[in-house]
Order: sequence, then C-alpha cells, then structure tokens
Amino acid sequence: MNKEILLACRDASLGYEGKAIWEHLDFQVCRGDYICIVGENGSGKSTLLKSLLGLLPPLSGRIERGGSLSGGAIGYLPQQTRAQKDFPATVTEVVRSGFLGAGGHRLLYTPEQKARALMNMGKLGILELKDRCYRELSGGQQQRVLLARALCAAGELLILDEPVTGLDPAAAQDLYRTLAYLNKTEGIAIVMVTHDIENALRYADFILHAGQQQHFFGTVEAYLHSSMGRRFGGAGA
Ligand SMILES: Nc1ncnc2c1ncn2[C@@H]1O[C@H](COP(=O)(O)OP(=O)(O)OP(=O)(O)O)[C@@H](O)[C@H]1O
Repeated sequence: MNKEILLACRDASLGYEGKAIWEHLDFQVCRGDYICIVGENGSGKSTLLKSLLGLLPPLSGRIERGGSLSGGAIGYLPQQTRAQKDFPATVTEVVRSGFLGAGGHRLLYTPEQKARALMNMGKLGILELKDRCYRELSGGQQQRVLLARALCAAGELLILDEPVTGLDPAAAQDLYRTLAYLNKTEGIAIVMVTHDIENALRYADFILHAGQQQHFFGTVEAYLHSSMGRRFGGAGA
C-alpha cells in the first residue's frame, strides 16, 4: 500500500533573489518517514526548511502539501535563541501556544485543545512540569516542551532544526529516543536538520544530503554506498 505523501518537492529550485541554492530537487515526505537533512555549513539546509515551511517560495518547480497538511499545519521546532530560553510563561502556556496558528487565542483555548495539550505533554513525559516556569527548566526539558508545542500545531509532521544543539550527550539521547517513539509508535513524520551524522544514520529512514555541486536523497543504506555518503557519513557509520 502506498504511504500518504505529506510534503513533496517536485523539480524545485530554491534560493534567494533568483539565485538557486538547490536545483532540480525531488523528494517527498510520507506519513511516518524519518528524514535527516545533512551537509556542510552554508550548503542550504536552512534554505530548504524555510521553503518546506512555506516561508520562501520556490524559484521554479513546486512544493506540494498533501492531505491533512493542506491547511498549513506543520509542527516546527526552530533553533532556540537566548530570548526563547528566557520566555516567562508556564510550561502549559508554552505548549498550548502551539494552537495559536490554528486560530486559537491566548487564554481562550477550547476544552478539546486543552485536553490535547495535556495529552501531548504526556507523550513527551513532561506532565509533572506543567505548572513550572519554562525559563527555569534544563535545555533538554525545554526541548521537550517545544516538541509538545509543535505537536499541538500539527500532529503528523515535525520539522526540527538541529534539535540536540547545546544538549549534553544523555539529554540528546533522551530526545532521540523520544523522537523515535513519536515516529514509530505514533506514526509522526520527522524531518530534521542535523550535524550529528552518527545519530542521523542510526535513526533516520532517509538521508537528504545538501552538497555544493549535487545533492543526494535516498535510504540510509543507499547513502552509505554513495560517494557523498562514503565521504561524509563514513566516519559515523
Ligand atoms: N536571506 C538570505 N538571502 C540571501 N542569501 C542567503 C540568505 N540566507 C542564506 N543565504 C545564503 O544561502 C546559502 C545557504 O545558507 P543556509 O543558511 O541555507 O545553509 P545551512 O546549510 O543551513 O548552513 P548552516 O549549517 O551553517 O546552518 C549560503 O550561501 C547563505 O549565505
């Protein structure tokens, strides 16, 4: 049975002011996929995320959203800035704010949204933190809160920009295990930009490698047999 396509790039050129960073990009994200986007600094990973999120229109070609994503709902976990780390709100408020893009209004969430926020906090193992102030949490706990928030925004696809940056190795592994649970048990598709090639090869189904001259998209196994994968991923494999 064919898996439902959530997002697809069709012969897309992506970049700024007529200058393409990506050319002829073809790949798709299906329900339940786990895709890691890797590549050197400046190779275009953030440009691709902006394009997938609909913030940067393609220079040519198309980016298509399938089924349930057509309404615009994508859960996004950006790289954390210092200002975000100091956000003066409770965990519950931060998680519920994931609904704001879907027409929610601060303090006026529906009973169903409140219940879903609690459920997502449960999935992320942070229910006991629900009344704590967000800025007093550890980096790993904050990432879980932001993941629960992203799940409120969209339950089918999470787009993550370097989610383990700044976490210690134990907290990073905790986060990877949580993402694997959300992916395998809950069927949530994961698209992650990462410099952690070792864990990308360990957890992902597919690798999208942004190169200066060319790019690669395929299974982890095909990547490890490709020239790009042998050069970039060999050390971590
Ligand atoms: N707003 C912009 N306008 C014009 N060029 C940009 C803009 N943002 C990024 N670029 C250029 O696009 C190229 C790709 O940048 P991008 O940030 O997508 O790379 P990256 O792979 O995410 O890098 P890193 O690993 O360092 O985060 C770079 O040459 C960058 O200078």
